[in-house]
This record gives sequence, C-alpha cells and structure tokens, in this order.
Amino acid sequence: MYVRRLELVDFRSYERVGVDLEPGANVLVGPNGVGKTNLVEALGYVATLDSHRVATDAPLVRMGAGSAVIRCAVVHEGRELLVELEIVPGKANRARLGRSPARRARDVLGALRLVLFAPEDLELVRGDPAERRRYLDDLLVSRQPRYAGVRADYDRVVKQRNALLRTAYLARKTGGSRGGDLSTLAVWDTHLARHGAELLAGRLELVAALAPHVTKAYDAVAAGRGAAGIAYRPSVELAEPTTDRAVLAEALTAALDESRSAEIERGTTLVGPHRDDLTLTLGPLPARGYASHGESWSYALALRLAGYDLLRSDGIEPVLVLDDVFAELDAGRRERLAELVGGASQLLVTCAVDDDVPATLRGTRYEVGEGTVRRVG
Ligand SMILES: Nc1ncnc2c1ncn2[C@@H]1O[C@H](COP(=O)(O)OP(=O)(O)OP(=O)(O)O)[C@@H](O)[C@H]1O
Repeated sequence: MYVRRLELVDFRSYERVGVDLEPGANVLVGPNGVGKTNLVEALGYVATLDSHRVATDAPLVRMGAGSAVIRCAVVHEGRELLVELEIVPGKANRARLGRSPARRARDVLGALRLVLFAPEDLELVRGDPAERRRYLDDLLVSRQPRYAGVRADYDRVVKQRNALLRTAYLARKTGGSRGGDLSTLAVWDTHLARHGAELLAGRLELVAALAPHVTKAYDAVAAGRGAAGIAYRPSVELAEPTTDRAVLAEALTAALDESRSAEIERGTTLVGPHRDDLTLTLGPLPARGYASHGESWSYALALRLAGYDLLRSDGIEPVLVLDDVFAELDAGRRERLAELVGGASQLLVTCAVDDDVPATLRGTRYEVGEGTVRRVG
C-alpha cells in the first residue's frame, strides 16, 4: 500500500498544498517549524481519525478557517482509492470514499493502513494508561477495521452509563429525594458487558499476537540490551486467560455487581476496558518509572515497529512514517533502524538535516518551506 498523492486545504499551517508521493522512501526535509509534521499528521488522521499530537480537532484547522480538508489517493494492490475527510471542529467529520460520501467518517478506517512513530510516542512508555489503550485500539482497528464500530459502541455505553451514575450522584449530593433514578442501570450493565467483552477479547488477542514482535523489535533497536515484554492488564479479574466472549461478559457482569456501591458513590463506571492498561517490562522491571530516557525511547519505537511487523505478518503492507526520528539516534542505531524499515512499501521520513537520514533511505526528496512542498529528487 502507498499514498500516491496528498492534498490539504486549511489543515494546520497549510492554506492549500498538494504533493505527489512515491512508493519506497520519501524524505521530507526542512527547517524547524515549517510544517513537515503537519503533513504526516494529516495522513495519520486519515488512518486513525485522530491526531498523534492533540486530543481535539480545533488545532488541526488553520487559524482563521472554519474547517480543514485532507484528501489522499491510496494505491492498494494496483487499485487507487480516493479518501477525503473534512474536519469541522465540534461537529462530526464528513468523509468521502471514492466518488461516494461515506455514511460515517469511521467508514474510511482501513482505507489507509499506516504506522506512525513520532517523538510524542515516548508517552506510550511514560504516560497514562489512556496512551497505551489508544495504541492498542488504533492497531486493533488497523488489523480489523470492524473494531472501530465495537469501540464506538462501547464508548457510547460508558458515556450513557456515566451520565446516569453522575446524575444520581449529583441528586444525592444536593439532597435529592432518593439519589436519582438508577432503574435503567441494569440495562446499561448488559450493554457494557456485551460490547466490553468484544473489545476486551479483541485487545487480548491482539496483545497475544503482538508480544513476540515487541520483544524482537526491542532486541533489534537496542542491540540485545534487555528483553522487552508486554502483558494486558484488565480491570476485571479473570480466573484464567481467555478470549471467550461469553466468559469475559460474565466476568464484566460480576465485576459491575461487585463495584455497584463504589460506582454509585463516585458517580462513574469503574470497571471495563476503558480502565485497563498494557504493562510494559524491561527484564524484571516495569518500563514506566524505571527505564532510562534512551530505553524508553527505544521501547516506544519498538512498540510501533512491532505493530508494523504484525500488520505485515497479517499480509497488510502499511505505510510507515518516521517523524523526526533519526536526529535522536547515534550512527549505529540509525543503520540498524534503516535495515529494519528498508523494505517498507512506502516510508515517509521527516528531518531537518539530510545527513541525519542513512544513505540507504534517501529516496525521493522533498523540500518543505512555509506552506509549500517542493519535490527535488
Ligand atoms: N491550526 C494552525 N493554524 C496555523 N498554523 C499552525 C496551526 N497549527 C500549527 N501551525 C503552525 O505549524 C508549524 C508547525 O509545523 P510542524 O509541527 O509540522 O513543524 P515541523 O516542520 O515538523 O518542525 P520540527 O522540525 O520543529 O518538528 C508551527 O509554525 C505552527 O505555528
């Protein structure tokens, strides 16, 4: 798979820009702050409907504009598909796939499979569980796009259930007669157990498949210095490891029953996949709180490369993006990384200085200036 063309209108710093890309290595070069990351962020958005840098859409729209458009032509198995997204902050995104409007923006997920590594990924190791859940869910959807629907259903249930618990909590706090009406809570418990079990099973299956790739990728990036391991840590207790949806739904139901009074007390849903985490270890120690800066950085890179490897082992050839990566690495690590990613069907590299990128990866070269992209190689 590769992106043949990318066009942006009012996205970040770009009023209007278009760039033709090539299969193989593409290097985007330019001084700090000219808009290199903005270009790859747009592609990341098409792949995940999320930015790797900000949690809301408003900063993605050029200052002063009302909406942004990302358009890209993706070539997969010899066929080209046009994907278009219009981002209107505060409203649902509008999307087109080929010539037709998509029913929902999430219908474009799967059209572009992309793995993006950026300096912000250090948060995968050092940040909150939400970062690691997002990492897992993005990869899950990239492997099996139907999980976008599962995730949306689950999120909706948690939101509704939280609203109910919150109303009851506030009613009780302000001296309401019986602490709010929780008569429909049981219905939401059933929905939560069903959708939660599906999401939980998907993540557990994903982590089982991903774990050996993480160990291998860390070993390659860090040249054999320490063994990286990952494990999924659910917020519900499981008697034994399973991905059986019915068993997981039962475990969720039991956990909801058990935490009922605590949930009413606190006015929020305390169990379910939205409270889970991914444990990362380096040798016998947890990576979070123990790994050095260099180790954390290598770990984050290994997590992305493992996802890339896993997709390839599934027969999917994703686009690989390395944003501002090579400047962080010494010569030996640069060469090792170049060897690992050299075979990508399409690789997009951003850098401020050409010399940071190993010679083997200097394919097509683009100079990025303020609001412009010029192909020079
Ligand atoms: N919504 C927006 N409207 C206008 N300009 C924006 C918007 N969002 C970001 N910018 C501008 O885009 C620029 C940052 O672009 P980007 O992060 O792509 O830089 P870069 O070339 O990757 O830089 P570096 O090499 O430092 O990582 C900044 O100058 C910022 O002010």
